[in-house]
Amino acid sequence: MSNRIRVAVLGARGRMGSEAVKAVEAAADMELTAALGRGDSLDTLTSTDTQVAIDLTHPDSVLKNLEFCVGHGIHGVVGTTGWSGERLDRLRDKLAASPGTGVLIAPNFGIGAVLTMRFAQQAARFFESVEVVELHHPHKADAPSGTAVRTAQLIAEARRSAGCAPQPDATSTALDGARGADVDGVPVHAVRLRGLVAHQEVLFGDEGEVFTIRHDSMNRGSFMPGVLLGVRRIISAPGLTMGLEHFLFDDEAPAAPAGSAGASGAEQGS
Ligand SMILES: NC(=O)C1=CN([C@@H]2O[C@H](COP(=O)(O)OP(=O)(O)OC[C@H]3O[C@@H](n4cnc5c(N)ncnc54)[C@H](OP(=O)(O)O)[C@@H]3O)[C@@H](O)[C@H]2O)C=CC1
Ligand SMILES: O=C(O)C1=N[C@H](C(=O)O)C[C@H](O)C1
Repeated sequence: MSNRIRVAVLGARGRMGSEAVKAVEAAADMELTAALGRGDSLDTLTSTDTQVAIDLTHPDSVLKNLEFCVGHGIHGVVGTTGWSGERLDRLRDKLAASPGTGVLIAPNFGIGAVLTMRFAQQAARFFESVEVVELHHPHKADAPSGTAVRTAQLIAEARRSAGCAPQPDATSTALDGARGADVDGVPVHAVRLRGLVAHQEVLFGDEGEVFTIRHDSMNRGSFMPGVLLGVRRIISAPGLTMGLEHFLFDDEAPAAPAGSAGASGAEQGS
């Protein structure tokens, strides 16, 4: 009996899913059990005894996929973005009924992107102004990107904790969209351009200086080490984990308080 992790990919024929199929097939400690596309039956996951499903589909598909997985005790490693609070709550409810099952939702599996979010969080309280610009290929369904939304949320949380004043902005008249999306008081701008893959800049400003953090994903293979890390860790991480950093920075990840299972298992990250 092989002790390899039995892994399926949902969205297997997509830009990310096809990369994930290759990565799982190349991993010595994993066995690809299923490569499913739109319309394929999720029952294949149970008939192949899948342990972990990687979801790289679409905002309109991911919750139904996960409700099936969690309902059958199949762990999820989710890259699909476009999440809302209401949909996260539905996922938490499903996890409540399956206490041994883990789901990781990572808006970005790129190590550099995770570090960008961490560095932005650390820098946030030192600057009067901050805005986020994300830049992607023109096939992307959601805007702003999940990474940019999470980056802005982490920045806003850090600024709140530090007691920072609202950002200066004298705008009194603007065309719709001119100041970007407002994510907890942080403007987020989305560029869609042929020739791009996935890129983000965080711009901090104060008197006499601008501090910019930039990350560029040049191809989708760059996300795969993070995807495989998620697969290897999720089996021993019950409940909902938000963000790959909880598996990357073990020394800093909040311990799962005993018996603090939220719905089902401790939830890490907001
Ligand atoms: N976390 C991360 O690091 C990253 C996350 N992403 C996210 O991953 C998602 C996919 O991105 P990308 O690969 O570019 O998108 P693509 O459109 O290239 O791929 C999505 C694939 O999923 C398929 N699909 C849709 N619904 C289902 C379903 N219910 N079951 C199975 N397959 C389904 C689509 O089929 P069809 O072609 O028929 O529509 C398509 O083949 C997006 O949400 C994106 O934001 C992307 C890059 C990195
Ligand atoms: O759609 C993409 O391509 C990407 N989506 C993710 C997001 O929405 O943050 C991650 C990365 O930016 C690529």
